[in-house]
Amino acid sequence: LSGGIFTSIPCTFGIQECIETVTQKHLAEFEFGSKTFGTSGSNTNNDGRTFDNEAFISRMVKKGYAGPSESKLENGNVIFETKNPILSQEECNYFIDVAKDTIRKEKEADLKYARTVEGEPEWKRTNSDLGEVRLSNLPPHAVTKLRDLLANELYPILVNRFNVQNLAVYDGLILGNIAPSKSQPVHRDASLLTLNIALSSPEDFEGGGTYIEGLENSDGLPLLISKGKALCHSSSIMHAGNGISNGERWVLVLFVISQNDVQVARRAHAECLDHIDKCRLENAIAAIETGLQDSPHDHVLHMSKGQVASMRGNEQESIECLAKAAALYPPSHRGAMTLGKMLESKRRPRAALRRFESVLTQIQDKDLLQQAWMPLKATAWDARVSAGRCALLCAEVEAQKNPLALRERSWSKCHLPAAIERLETALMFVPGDEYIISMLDRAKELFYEANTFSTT
Ligand SMILES: O=C(O)CCC(=O)C(=O)O
Ligand SMILES: [Fe+2]
Repeated sequence: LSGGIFTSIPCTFGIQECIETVTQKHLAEFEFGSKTFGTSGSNTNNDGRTFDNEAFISRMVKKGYAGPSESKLENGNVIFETKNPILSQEECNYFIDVAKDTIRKEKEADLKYARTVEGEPEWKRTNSDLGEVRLSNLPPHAVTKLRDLLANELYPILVNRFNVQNLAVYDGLILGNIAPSKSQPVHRDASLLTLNIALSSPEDFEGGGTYIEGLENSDGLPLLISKGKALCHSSSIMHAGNGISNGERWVLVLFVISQNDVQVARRAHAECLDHIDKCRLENAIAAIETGLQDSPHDHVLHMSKGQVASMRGNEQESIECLAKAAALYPPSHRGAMTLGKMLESKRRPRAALRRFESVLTQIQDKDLLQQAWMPLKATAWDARVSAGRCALLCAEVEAQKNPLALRERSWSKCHLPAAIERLETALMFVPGDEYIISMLDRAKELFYEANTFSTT
């Protein structure tokens, strides 16, 4: 027997343990969900209605970009929008009113609770503080209405579009944004499929909509759908609710799982994050390996693997994991940006510059559109400044090597114009910023030197 077998035992054990844990969680969620919201199996819709492609607008992300659930679904990379409203105006208003009422009651209950405990109450953010209510906390009449809606309309749509069976909502939210509200971070939902029904009309607010990362043939702007219509998609497509600057925006979001799919990769990732939080790095690695067995190309797992490697001081491994994550999923710039900063801190400005440039190539100046998604603007700004700074560092090194310009400063001549342009663009967003202005001045100086004193 080789030692390798012995050393692999603890990890294998960790993987089995992790699979057992996530399977238990899945069973519990499905049981709760089917009891509360029914299943697609209990469909009462017998009117023989069929759905055809004409009933939906389809948009998509590139194949392979829709996360671990993509391979378990038909049309896993497609985002469907119903052409007709699923809910009438009255039904939308009914759900908004029920949500407002439940939020108000939850707030009152929190306050009563805070008064009954001794000393300072511990500050804890509940759903009602956030302007959202969990569907399982709605009053019985609203849950019954949701059950009927699911049985008659929503489960059949999902079964038809994604060809998956034994579905159950395990929970969801009615989410209220009152201006001004911030955008959500780009995320995956924990479910297999997500339904997002607009309860407000786009006229009720400014901004808003659902941002889908990496949407094909799009201008990069969030999707705005009219009151009562629904979006449905694989929950592992990266997305986010966009903040609003005026008015009120309410959405009904339903998280749907299937009895047939434990979703090992995404559940193992949740376990991993929990282990990282508690500094149990060995367990975090076992959870990542569990996830990667199920979904070897999941960029989110590779990002976390890089994070754990970095926490354990394995910088080279961390860089490799981040590079892999960035290559697997270019629409998210997190991997490439983190990698760029890591390379810069290791005094490798040229390698770092290539990473920042790859981000800017992806973004294609879409951040400069006025309505652009704010986090994209922020990333692009960071990438321009970082790219400018790295180019400047490289030019300084070249200038030190050739102080008297005995040889041509060809790198500076070639790359400084782009750096200057990037810094000037970044400066437009923060006029007068001294840090950027000083970098710009120096870049211009070096470019002038490179052209003036050069021997050719
Ligand atoms: O606000 C939206 O449209 C998206 C909400 C969402 O993604 C969520 O709550 O998980
Ligand atoms: Fe979401």
